[in-house]
Amino acid sequence: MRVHICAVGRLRAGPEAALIDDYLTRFDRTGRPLGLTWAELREVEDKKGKGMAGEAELLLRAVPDGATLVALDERGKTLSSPEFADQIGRWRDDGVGDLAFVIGGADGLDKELRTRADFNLSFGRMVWPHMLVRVMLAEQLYRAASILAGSPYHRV
Ligand SMILES: C[S@@+](CC[C@H](N)C(=O)[O-])C[C@H]1O[C@@H](n2cnc3c(N)ncnc32)[C@H](O)[C@@H]1O
Repeated sequence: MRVHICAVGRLRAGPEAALIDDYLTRFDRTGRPLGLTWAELREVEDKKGKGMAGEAELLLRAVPDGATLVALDERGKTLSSPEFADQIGRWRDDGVGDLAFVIGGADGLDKELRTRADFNLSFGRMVWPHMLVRVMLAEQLYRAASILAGSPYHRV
């Protein structure tokens, strides 16, 4: 199963980018033997000023055809890290080829995209800045792969 992140906004080089790169590299290294591979992070930017609807259009174009779509949204479902790992494992075992996580911009994700998503994932009821959510998602992907691999990174 190939894992993708499609996100609004351009992340410049800096601490967040370094953290994301580190966690995704570790995710790929740990996940590959388990059938989980890191594909790519695709960034979109609405230059036509069409707002969330324009961003949603660009995000859906960035998501691979046929991918299982996970929308990151504070109104979504919260999971524990082991539950997230189990869910990743289930998608893989169900034969999902591409799993795409979508992160909105400053205004959030268009309702139509959130409704269309196969899963709405929440990192708690508070609203986090979208660049930080990229870091948190990258870390939770690495954590999920570690849990599935039975490695000691995640403490029960
Ligand atoms: C600044 S937030 C968007 C604004 C937020 N929707 C609002 O209404 O204030 C940017 C993006 O980060 C992600 N995000 C922020 N907080 C989150 C949370 N608690 N759980 C999951 N995703 C979150 C979502 O993808 C959101 O679209």
